[in-house]
Amino acid sequence: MEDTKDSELKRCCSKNILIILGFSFLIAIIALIAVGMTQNKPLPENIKYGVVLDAGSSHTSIYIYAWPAEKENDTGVVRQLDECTVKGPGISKQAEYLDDLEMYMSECMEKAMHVIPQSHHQDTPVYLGATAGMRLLSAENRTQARIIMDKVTHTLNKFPFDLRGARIITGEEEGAYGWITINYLMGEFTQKSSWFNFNTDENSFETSGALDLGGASTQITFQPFLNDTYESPKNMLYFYLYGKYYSVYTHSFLCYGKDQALLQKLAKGIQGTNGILYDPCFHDGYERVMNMSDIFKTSCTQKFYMAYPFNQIKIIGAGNYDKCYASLHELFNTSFCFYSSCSFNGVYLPKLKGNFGAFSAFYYVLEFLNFTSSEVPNKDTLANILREFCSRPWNELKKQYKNIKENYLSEYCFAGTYILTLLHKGYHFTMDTWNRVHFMDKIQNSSVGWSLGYMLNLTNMIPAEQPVSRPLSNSTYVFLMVFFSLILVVVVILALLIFHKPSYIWKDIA
Ligand SMILES: O=c1[nH]cnc2c1ncn2[C@@H]1O[C@H](COP(=O)(O)OP(=O)(O)O)[C@@H](O)[C@H]1O
Ligand SMILES: [Ca+2]
Repeated sequence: MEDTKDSELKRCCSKNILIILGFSFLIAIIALIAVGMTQNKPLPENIKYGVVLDAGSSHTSIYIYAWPAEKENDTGVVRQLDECTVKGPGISKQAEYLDDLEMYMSECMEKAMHVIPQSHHQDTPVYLGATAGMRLLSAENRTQARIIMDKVTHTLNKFPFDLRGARIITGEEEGAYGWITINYLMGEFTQKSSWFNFNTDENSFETSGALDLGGASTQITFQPFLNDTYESPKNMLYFYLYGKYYSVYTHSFLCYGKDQALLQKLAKGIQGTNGILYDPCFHDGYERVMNMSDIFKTSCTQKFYMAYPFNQIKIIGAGNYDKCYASLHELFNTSFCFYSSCSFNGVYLPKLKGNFGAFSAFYYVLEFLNFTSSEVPNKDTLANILREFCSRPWNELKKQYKNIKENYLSEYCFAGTYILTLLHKGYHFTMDTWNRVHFMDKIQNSSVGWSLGYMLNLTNMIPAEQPVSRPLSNSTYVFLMVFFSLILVVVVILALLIFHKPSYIWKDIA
């Protein structure tokens, strides 16, 4: 009797202990989850900002970037927050309006001041890079170029940011930083080698090439086959990024941006005329009068200069794609090459390798022509689009595209044909390789261009070595904490059950 009472008391006790323990563990788990969710939130991110002004030949654009300070050496973390196009022409055309530079810059710089929190203004680096327009001016009139750059620096210093320099970048830098931007945004620099692909095949880490078309220059940059890296050392750049070596080919063709190429074409076309030029690259019914001084003031057209008895020319459109293509073909001299292969004008070009991202005017023009969304984006498709587009009368086009700037609209036939000629005759993209060119404007909301790569380099955000991997993320931490707590609870309950059960069993057996 005593024994039965005793064992019932024990059973009742162990049941209560189990209930109390189970309840306590349940509360503990809820508390852990609550603490994990509320207290273990990551510290408020320390965001850094940077501003780059791309002072192009046709206009200036301002890009505002942001990135978490603690992740700055990772790839792909810098994001473009905003951008702003400065109203007016490029800075190389501002020589007569130097006193207006502050007004010229102010709208976009004020936007940057608004987008970046005031507490960060003083430590936000600002860089200005001027490209081919200033390169040309510098070659033509060094003093004037210096005056403009000094004035630009003086103007930018009036804003509350940390101006780290305004300078004219070289064509090689422009090409290289465009290549860095594309590959950074696509995460190519940190592609891991997989266990089954543990070889030294040079194609296993393929980066994308970069094709940039501006108004005054155009750049081609890519990682060629290893054997092709020795022929022309002046075209080679060597990088050590995230623990890997890259040998990159680049060339910048000054005067082959689309605006200077048009001037070259006109300067050549005028030869032997009486001042009236019937031009197949402009639409039927289109007319434009140009000053000869505007055509010949750039050094790009000097090779076609002659004394003319007229100081203006009249361009009369004669829309015809095939004739336009033939006239542009003449701008690319492919008759001599002292290397194993050349693009044009005797410039070395290794065998094309991998995919290419084509941006800036490559994209603007082909986007307008609806080629970027074409299902069969090859050379023949583009030729057919252009054949149809160039033959359309100017009046009809103007009515259809009321919202497009007349200057751009009138030049899309020329520009599209120029792009096709440059890729085909200039860089030798064939039917087979054409589909490796991808026309792009943005990758994950960041504009593709040299400016991001320029900032990454100047802020030392691309390390030579692969950054060490980070500890657990917040969500993984919470998950693991709850998971292991649950295992612990199950183990303790099981242990209690096993620890208590034998006492009845032993008793029953006895
Ligand atoms: O919406 C557009 N449609 C057509 N062309 C455009 C548009 N926006 C910009 N462009 C052209 O893109 C080119 C940009 O050149 P940029 O000013 O960057 O010169 P750069 O890189 O040679 O210094 C210019 O030829 C400009 O006219
Ligand atoms: Ca540009």
